[in-house]
Amino acid sequence: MIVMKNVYKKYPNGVVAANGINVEIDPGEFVYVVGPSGAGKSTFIKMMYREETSTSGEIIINGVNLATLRNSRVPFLRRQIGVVFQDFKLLPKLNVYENVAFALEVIEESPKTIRKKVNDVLALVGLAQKSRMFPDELSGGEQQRVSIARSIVNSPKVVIADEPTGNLDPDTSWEIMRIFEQINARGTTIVMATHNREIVNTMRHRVIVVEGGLITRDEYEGEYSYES
Ligand SMILES: Nc1ncnc2c1ncn2[C@@H]1O[C@H](COP(=O)(O)OP(=O)(O)OP(=O)(O)O)[C@@H](O)[C@H]1O
Repeated sequence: MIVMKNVYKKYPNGVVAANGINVEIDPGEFVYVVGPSGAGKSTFIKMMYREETSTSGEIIINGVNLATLRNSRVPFLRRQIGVVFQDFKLLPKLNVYENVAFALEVIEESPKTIRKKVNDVLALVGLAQKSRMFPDELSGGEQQRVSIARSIVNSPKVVIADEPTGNLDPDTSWEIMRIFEQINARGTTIVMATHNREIVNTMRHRVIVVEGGLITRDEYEGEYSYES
């Protein structure tokens, strides 16, 4: 469960990117976050994984209040939340297997558990055959699959994605979306900021529209549209 109550965010330069956001997202939901450029979509989702802190208001993720969460506890929060970025953010010197295993090695899982979990998620994203390849040997779509595998290897309850298809061609974008649908079908909550109108209007889910730091519309099976 994700809860935001009266969330306000002012950046040090004076820009107000969240101006009183109230929202509840239930376990297992699939939510698109749409809106014009600069509307505050990235800020909205960055606050969910504490990449940015709110200036005021309450953000509660799976019972943890991010406002009072000490910095030293942030790594524990990140284990419960998978994050997928537009630009993949893979470690270039590690191969596919190692990029995914890294998330488990830092929490000192046993080598046997790591092998099993990494091989399972690589199979899920269709990369079992490419586990020894390096990021620069992969297509953009394959790199995004690695980053999705990495985001779910800890079995998080929530996966947050910031424009995950932003750097991909249309066919590859659909493939990536099908993987997100599969992950959601297993019960994982997905919160995804996107500019992809066709995807939002075809793979129907809840649509939250952010404009000027506010939620201006929130509809189940919603359409991609906003005022400005
Ligand atoms: N680190 C920052 N410091 C200062 N201002 C910022 C920072 N990050 C974002 N902003 C500002 O906050 C507002 C919202 O930005 P945000 O990135 O959340 O928008 P967005 O809806 O994700 O945009 P886009 O669709 O272009 O990615 C913008 O005016 C932006 O310039």
